[in-house]
Amino acid sequence: MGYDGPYPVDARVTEFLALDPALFIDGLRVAPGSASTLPVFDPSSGAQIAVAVDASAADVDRAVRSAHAAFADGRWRQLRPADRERVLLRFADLVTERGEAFAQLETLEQGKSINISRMFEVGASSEWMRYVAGLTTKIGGRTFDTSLPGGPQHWTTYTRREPVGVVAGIAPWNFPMMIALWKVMPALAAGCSVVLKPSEVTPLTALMLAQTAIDAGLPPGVFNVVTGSGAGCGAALTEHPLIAKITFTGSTPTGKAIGRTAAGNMTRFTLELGGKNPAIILRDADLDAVIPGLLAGAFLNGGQVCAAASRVYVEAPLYDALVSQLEAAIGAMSVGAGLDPNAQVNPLVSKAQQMKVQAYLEDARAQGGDLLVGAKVPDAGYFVSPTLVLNPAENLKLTREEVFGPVLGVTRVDSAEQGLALANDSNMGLGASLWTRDLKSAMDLTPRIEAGTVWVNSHVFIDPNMPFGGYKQSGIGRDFGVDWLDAYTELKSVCISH
Ligand SMILES: NC(=O)C1=CN([C@@H]2O[C@H](COP(=O)(O)OP(=O)(O)OC[C@H]3O[C@@H](n4cnc5c(N)ncnc54)[C@H](O)[C@@H]3O)[C@@H](O)[C@H]2O)C=CC1
Ligand SMILES: O=C(O)/C=C/C=C(\O)C(=O)O
Repeated sequence: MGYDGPYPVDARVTEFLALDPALFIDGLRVAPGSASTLPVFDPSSGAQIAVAVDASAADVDRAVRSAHAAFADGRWRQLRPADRERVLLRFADLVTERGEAFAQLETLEQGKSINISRMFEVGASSEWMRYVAGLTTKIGGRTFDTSLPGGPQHWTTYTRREPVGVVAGIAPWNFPMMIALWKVMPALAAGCSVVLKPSEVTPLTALMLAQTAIDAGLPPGVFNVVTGSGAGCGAALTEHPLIAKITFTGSTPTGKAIGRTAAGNMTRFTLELGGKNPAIILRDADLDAVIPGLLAGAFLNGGQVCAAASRVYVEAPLYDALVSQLEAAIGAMSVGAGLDPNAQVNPLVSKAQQMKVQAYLEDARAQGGDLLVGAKVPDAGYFVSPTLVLNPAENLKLTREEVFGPVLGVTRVDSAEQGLALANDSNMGLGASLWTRDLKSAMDLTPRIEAGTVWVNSHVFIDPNMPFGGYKQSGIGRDFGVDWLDAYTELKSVCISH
């Protein structure tokens, strides 16, 4: 197995692809009990490049027990916070040092531009890692007074934050490495142990990350990786009675299934789910900012971004200019494999995702939709042309459902109020953007937009210090920010009578 395409790849990537399929348990790559495997494809050609383990419930049990043993004996959680922080910072440094190998491996399994892999999966991720590492030394409760008999002079009362236990991290395929780190890092910073399950479509970088954590000094058993299907390996992991907390990013239906499982075991959970993210363009908006903002907001990573702009509501005076400038821009995009640094349109992650996106476009065409199709894409590989859908009907599937592809609906509206009403007419509420030069409009409208993040004059920017998560069916809980570790700790009240 390996990559046999036209672009040169790092020797570390070639060696990694040639390894026998394995899980990562107790600090080592280990052979699975399961004989079942899953193929990994290069989305730019459809060629198979690797084989991954499809872990059985017994394999998952072995990984969870390893994590549980590591938690129980305190080899990680009982280290001084400053020592945990040092290991996590070293982990971030090694991710940076090995960045080119990570970036190429990510592009090979996911299809995205090597520029995006370098910038997000490696560059942004390592900044996230350092941010979370810094939280390790900030964990703490607070003292408080009570009105118990005798008053505060007879009682000392305070809270402590204690690591919740073994965390199951379930990651998706759109930013396999970055989102895996969003699962693993806060758990480790809080003193928890982790079992990570990457998507079966993109299982490779997670295994490389686990080895890198060991090389950075993380004790064995604290960070384990199981690969495999959602229905088998993923379900076995989330159902496991030794899992104390689940952190999941992915589709809303799978998030709901995980929530139901978690409720059965009273397992804590955080869900970051799908989006159907609107961009409201007011008549006074600066089109020179709107066009590049929407191109990035809608087409970054082929639109496979949970917060991607997917529904534009533009006030009538700007509609024609906006559509013609977007059409010109998507028509001029260069197309190619992710490893070609000049290609702006890259394949989607899988044949299944390509077919799913094409089905949304076929449905729109069949309903009489007006589609403007951008740069022509090759037949080989999992490409879809960037596409604008003009004034899509409100009941079209692509208006209501998360498409996760390079598709942007653009609707002309008569007023900001109409744009706002249409923007909020969704069962999801992850992100939204508002484009205006008028401060008063921005201040009036932002509180009325039903989304976990509202960008004004930008879209899709995220930062480790900015809490991120969804309203409505876009999730439960928040990632990032100074309070991020709260979701990985139990809050204990201590009440001392003296
Ligand atoms: N919000 C986001 O960031 C993402 C949204 N999606 C959306 O989901 C659609 C389908 O993509 P999928 O990969 O099928 O998403 P998914 O939500 O089913 O998969 C995400 C992760 O969950 C795991 N999983 C699936 N079923 C599970 C179960 N019963 N128990 C535990 N883990 C389970 C998968 O193996 C994968 O690791 C996409 O077309 C896209 O619309 C996909 C990836 C990321
Ligand atoms: O906005 C970005 O840069 C990336 C966001 C990715 C997610 O949160 C996601 O798709 O889950």
